[in-house]
Amino acid sequence: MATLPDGALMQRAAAGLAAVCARILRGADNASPGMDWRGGGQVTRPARGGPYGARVVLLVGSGDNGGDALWAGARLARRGARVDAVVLRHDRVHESGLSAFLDAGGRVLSDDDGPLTPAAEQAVRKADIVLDGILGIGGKGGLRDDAAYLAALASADAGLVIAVDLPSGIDADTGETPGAHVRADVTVTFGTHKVGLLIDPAAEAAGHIELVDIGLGPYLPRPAVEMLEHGDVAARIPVPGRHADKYRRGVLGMLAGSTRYRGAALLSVGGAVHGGAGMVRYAGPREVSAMVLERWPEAVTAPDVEHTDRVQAWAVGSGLGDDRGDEAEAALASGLPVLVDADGLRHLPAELTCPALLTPHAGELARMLDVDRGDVEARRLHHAREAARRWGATVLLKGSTTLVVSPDGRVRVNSTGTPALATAGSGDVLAGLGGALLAAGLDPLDAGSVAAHIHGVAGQVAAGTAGQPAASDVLDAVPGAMVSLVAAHDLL
Ligand SMILES: NC(=O)C1=CN([C@@H]2O[C@H](COP(=O)(O)OP(=O)(O)OC[C@H]3O[C@@H](n4cnc5c(N)ncnc54)[C@H](O)[C@@H]3O)[C@@H](O)[C@H]2O)[C@@H](O)CC1
Ligand SMILES: [K+]
Repeated sequence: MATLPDGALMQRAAAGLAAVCARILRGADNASPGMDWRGGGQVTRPARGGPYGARVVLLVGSGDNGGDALWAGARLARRGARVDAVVLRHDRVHESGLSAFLDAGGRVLSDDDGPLTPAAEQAVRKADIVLDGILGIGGKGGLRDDAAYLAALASADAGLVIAVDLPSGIDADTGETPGAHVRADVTVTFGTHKVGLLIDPAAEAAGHIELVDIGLGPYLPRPAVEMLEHGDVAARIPVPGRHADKYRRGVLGMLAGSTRYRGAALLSVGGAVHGGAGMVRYAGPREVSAMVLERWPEAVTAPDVEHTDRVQAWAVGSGLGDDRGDEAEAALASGLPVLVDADGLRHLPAELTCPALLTPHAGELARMLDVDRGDVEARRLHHAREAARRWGATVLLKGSTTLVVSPDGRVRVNSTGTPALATAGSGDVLAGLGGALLAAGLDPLDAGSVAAHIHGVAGQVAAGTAGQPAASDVLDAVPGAMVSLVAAHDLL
C-alpha cells in the first residue's frame, strides 16, 4: 500500500471482482481458473449473456470489504446491471465507494433506520447475484442481528452468493466459524488465499474459490498454511533410481491388525506396498500373517516387533486392538521414524524421541487432548497445533480438510479429500502409504502430506468408478493415482 497511490489496491480488487461476476453472468463454461480443490467446484451459473439487465445486490458492511463491493457494483452498473445496495450502517460506509456507486446509477435500498427495508429483502430474494461485502479480514466474531439475518436470507433465497474476499463472519486466520456467517457459492479472494478459506468448518462456507492477483506476491511473508498441488506431490514421491534396491527404497515395519481386525493388516500392508516400500515386514499373530502373505506375497512376516529384522521406519496401530501396547511402545522407543495410527495413539509416551507422524481422526485427537470431539471439529487447526506441540510430533488430523501440522509450526492442508474416503479401512490404507514414505526417507511433514494427497486422488478415482467405493477400492486405485500424478509431471 505504501508503494501505490491511495486506493489502488482496492481498485485492483474491485476490477477483478467485477470481472468474475461478469464472467459468471455470461455463463462462461469452464472459464474459471479458480480452485476446484474440493473435487466439485461446479457453480450453477445464472447465464444471462452478461451483466446487462442482471439483478445484483450488494450487502455493504462498514469497512473496506464493503468498499470493494461498492466499487465492483459501480463497474457492473456501468455495464448495464441493475445494482442495488443494502448498506448495514449509513453512518459508517466507504465514502468514495458509495459516491462511485451512486454516480454509476446504483441505488441504495436501505435507510438510516436500518438495512431491513421491504425493498431490500425483496431485492435479495430476486437477485441473480448477491455480493457479500459485509465483513472481510477485519471481521471479528460472527455476524450479528441484521447482518446475520441478511446472510441467512441471501444463502437461502438468492441466486448466487459471491463472497468478497471471504464469506462474512468466518475467521480469516483459523478456519473457525465463531457465529453466524455467509454461505457462499463462490469466494473471490484478493492477493492470497486466506487460511480460513482452506480449513473447515469455514472453508465449507467459501464454495468455489477464485484468487484475484492484486500484486501482493513480492511482499507476502511465508504462508501460515501451505497446500501442495499435484506437481509438488509428484516431485516429492520417491522414484527409485538406477541403483535402487529394496533396502534403499525403504523397509517398513508394520505393527497393525489383529485377530479381531484382520482387514486392517491387509489394507495397511497394501497401502505400504503400493506406496513404494522396498519391503514390508509385517509383525503379527500367525493367522493374520498367513492372510497377509496370501494377499501380499511380497511381504515378510514375524510374530512380533522383537523378532522383526531391521527396518527403516515403523507404522503402528491400525486395527491393533488393546493387547499389544508393549510392542507399540517398543517400536516407539526404537528411535526410528514412526507413524502412529488408531489404537497406537493410546500408547504414546509423554514425549516422543523419534521423528513421528501421528494420524488421528477428530475423535482420537479429542481423546488424546481430553477435549470434546465437537471442539476438535470446530477448531481443527488449534487442536492439531496443540498436539504437535505437546508430543513434539507431526500431526495429521484426518477429516473433511485433512491438516498436517509439524512441531516447527508449518501447516499443510490437503486439497484432494473426498467424502468417499469416509469409510471403514480408509485410514489403514493411509497409514500404509504414510509409513512407506517415512521408510523411504521423507520427513514426517512430507510423508503425511504426500500420503494424504495420493490417498485423496485415489479416493476420487475410486469414487469415479465405484460410486461409493470401499477402502479396498481406494487401495486398488492407489497405483493409478501415483502413475497419473507422476506421469503428469514428466518424472517417469
Ligand atoms: N488491506 C488491503 O490491502 C486490501 C483490503 N481490501 C479489502 O479490505 C478488507 C478489509 O477491510 P477492513 O480492514 O476495513 O475490515 P472489514 O471490512 O473486514 O471490517 C470493517 C469493520 O467492521 C467492524 N466489525 C468487525 N467485526 C464485526 C462484526 N462481527 N459485526 C459487525 N461489525 C464488525 C469493525 O469495526 C471493522 O472495522 C479486505 O477483506 C478486503 O475486502 C481490498 O480492497 C484490497 C486491498
Ligand atoms: K465478505
